[in-house]
Amino acid sequence: MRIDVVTIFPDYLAPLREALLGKAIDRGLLEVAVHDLRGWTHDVHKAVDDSPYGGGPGMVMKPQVWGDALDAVCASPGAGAPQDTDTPPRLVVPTPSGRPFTQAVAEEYAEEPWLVFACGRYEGIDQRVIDDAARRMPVDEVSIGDYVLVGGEVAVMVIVEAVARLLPGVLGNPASAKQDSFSASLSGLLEGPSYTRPEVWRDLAVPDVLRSGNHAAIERWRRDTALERTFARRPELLDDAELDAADRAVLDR
Ligand SMILES: Nc1ccccc1-c1cnco1
Repeated sequence: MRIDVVTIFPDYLAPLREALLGKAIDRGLLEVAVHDLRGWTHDVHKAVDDSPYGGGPGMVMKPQVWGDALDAVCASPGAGAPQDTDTPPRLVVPTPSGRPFTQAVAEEYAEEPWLVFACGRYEGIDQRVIDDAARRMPVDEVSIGDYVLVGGEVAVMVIVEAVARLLPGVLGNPASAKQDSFSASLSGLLEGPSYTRPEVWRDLAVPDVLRSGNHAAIERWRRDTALERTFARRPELLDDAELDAADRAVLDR
């Protein structure tokens, strides 16, 4: 997978090259290029924003600068295009007004050969940048949650980590992704509690069933605790979960 990120704070994305993702890049499983939006400014002040039409607080990012940047970065075939394909990238624009970024969206993105992320700051990017880009590539405006950040860079880090860990070969043990919260094999439920050695710590003991060696009982306990935790913390996730009679009996307890 090829990932391009356009931002006015390129150094903000430096952690993408650390740890698991850094290893994935070193192993060629992932290619990441970060571009400074100011490289496409033409004035001495390298202005990237201006006052909003209609008045109001804050600044809006200029369409000309973003237009030139995306023309260059999203050119296919072009420097960034993977395998020099003429298929355009999917443009992902983090914004508080976007559709929710979920594990299902992460799995969708993990199938894409090329993602370009546009990091908006201030009050966002002039809407015509999105509308113009949508004329030649798929564009997705996504939100990572109902809170307001200063810019899209942190959201890009979240999205890239959630997507990259799904790529074949990135996780040491691919089975671990199968048991994640929200994963299909867990019916979209939250994961239950986890434990490791010692058996007793500060007079708190590991549940006996986890040391029983009875795998059927352990699987049932994990499902039950996932159901109980989901019911307590995110009951709306139960609406879409495929529950059997045993599951419903747990919830009716
Ligand atoms: N608040 C923001 C400001 C700028 C760019 C993205 C966001 C965002 C993305 N998901 C939630 O918020």
